[in-house]
Amino acid sequence: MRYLFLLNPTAGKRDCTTGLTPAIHAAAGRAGIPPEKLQVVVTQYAGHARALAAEAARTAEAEGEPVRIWTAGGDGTFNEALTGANGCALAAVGCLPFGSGNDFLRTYGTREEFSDLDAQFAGGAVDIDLMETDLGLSATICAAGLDAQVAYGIPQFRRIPFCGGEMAYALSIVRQLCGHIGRKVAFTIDGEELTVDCLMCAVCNGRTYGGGFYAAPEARPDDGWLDVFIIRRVGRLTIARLLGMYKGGKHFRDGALTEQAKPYFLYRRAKCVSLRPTDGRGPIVATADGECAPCEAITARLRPLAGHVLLPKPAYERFMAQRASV
Ligand SMILES: Nc1ncnc2c1ncn2[C@@H]1O[C@H](COP(=O)(O)OP(=O)(O)OP(=O)(O)O)[C@@H](O)[C@H]1O
Repeated sequence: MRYLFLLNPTAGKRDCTTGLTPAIHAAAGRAGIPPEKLQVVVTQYAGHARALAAEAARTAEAEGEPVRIWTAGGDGTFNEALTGANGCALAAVGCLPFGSGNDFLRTYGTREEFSDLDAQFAGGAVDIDLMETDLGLSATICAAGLDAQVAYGIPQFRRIPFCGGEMAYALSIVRQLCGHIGRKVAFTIDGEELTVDCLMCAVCNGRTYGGGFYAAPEARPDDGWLDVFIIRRVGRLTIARLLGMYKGGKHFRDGALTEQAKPYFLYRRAKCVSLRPTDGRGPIVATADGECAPCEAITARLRPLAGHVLLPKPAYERFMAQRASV
C-alpha cells in the first residue's frame, strides 16, 4: 500500500502546509508505515491535485499496489483528487479538512474526526455513489438557483479592498435579494416532467453543501438514490425563515417533508435529474462540490458505488455498522 497526501496551500483561511507535513510523517511512523511508501506533495496550481491523483492511480494499476490519497484543503481539492482517481479500483481518496466549507465530510462524521491523522491511518475505504453532472463528478450535492447565485457572486466582492470573506458573502446576498427572485424551471426527474416557479433546488447524494446547509439531512450516499429538494418561490419576507429551516435540516424527518416544510418544498427520490430554466432570463447558476457556473441546463445522474473514499476510524465503523443494519 502507498500513501499520498496532497496539500493545497491556498485552501481555507491559512496555509496548512508548514505544520502538517511533519505531523503526517509522525502519524505515519506511529502507524508503522515505511517512509518510502509515503509521499507528501504541495499543490502548485488549480488542477494539480487532479493530475497527481490520476498519476498515482495509473501507477497503482500498473504495479498492482493500492494507493490511499488524502487531500488537505476543502471540497474543491478533494473533488479534484476524486476525479483524478476515478475509475481505479485500487485508489481511494480521503480528506483532511483545511478548507472553508468541507461539506463532504459532514455526511460521515465531524471535522475533529477527519482532522485526526491517527484515526485517518486506522480508518478504511468505503464505496459510495457519485453523481455525474455538467459541472463534473460530485460526491455531495448539485444545486441551482438563489444560493448558487450568491456563491457565484462572492468573488466579485472579494476584489474590493478590505472586503473579507464574510463581508463579500453578505454583499452577494444583498445583491441577490435586491434583484429578481425565483426562476421558472422545467425538471425531468426520472420519468416525471415538472415545471416549478422555484427559489432553488438541490440534487443530493450527500447531506450538506454551502458550508453546512443540511439540504438532505437523512441522505445515505450508498443507497443508490438521489434525494431531490425543490424550494418554491416565496416572498422576500419568507426567505430568511425558509433558509433557517433549510440550513438546520428541519424541513425533512423520517423520510418525509415536515408539516412546516410542505407548503414550500417538493421532495423526490431519483436516479437522474435534469433541469433547465424556461423563463427566458438566461442561464441558471449551478454549483457542485465547490464548482460554480451559469448553465443553460443541468443533468445529474447517479453512478452507483463509483466512488472509493477513505473515512477515519470512528466514521468508518459507523458507516459499516449502518450498512450492515440495512
Ligand atoms: N497552489 C495552488 N494555487 C492556486 N489554486 C490552487 C492551488 N492548489 C489548489 N488550488 C485550487 O484551490 C481551489 C480551492 O480549494 P478548496 O475548494 O479545496 O478550498 P476552499 O474553497 O477553501 O474550501 P471549500 O471548497 O471546502 O469551501 C481548488 O479548486 C484548487 O483547484
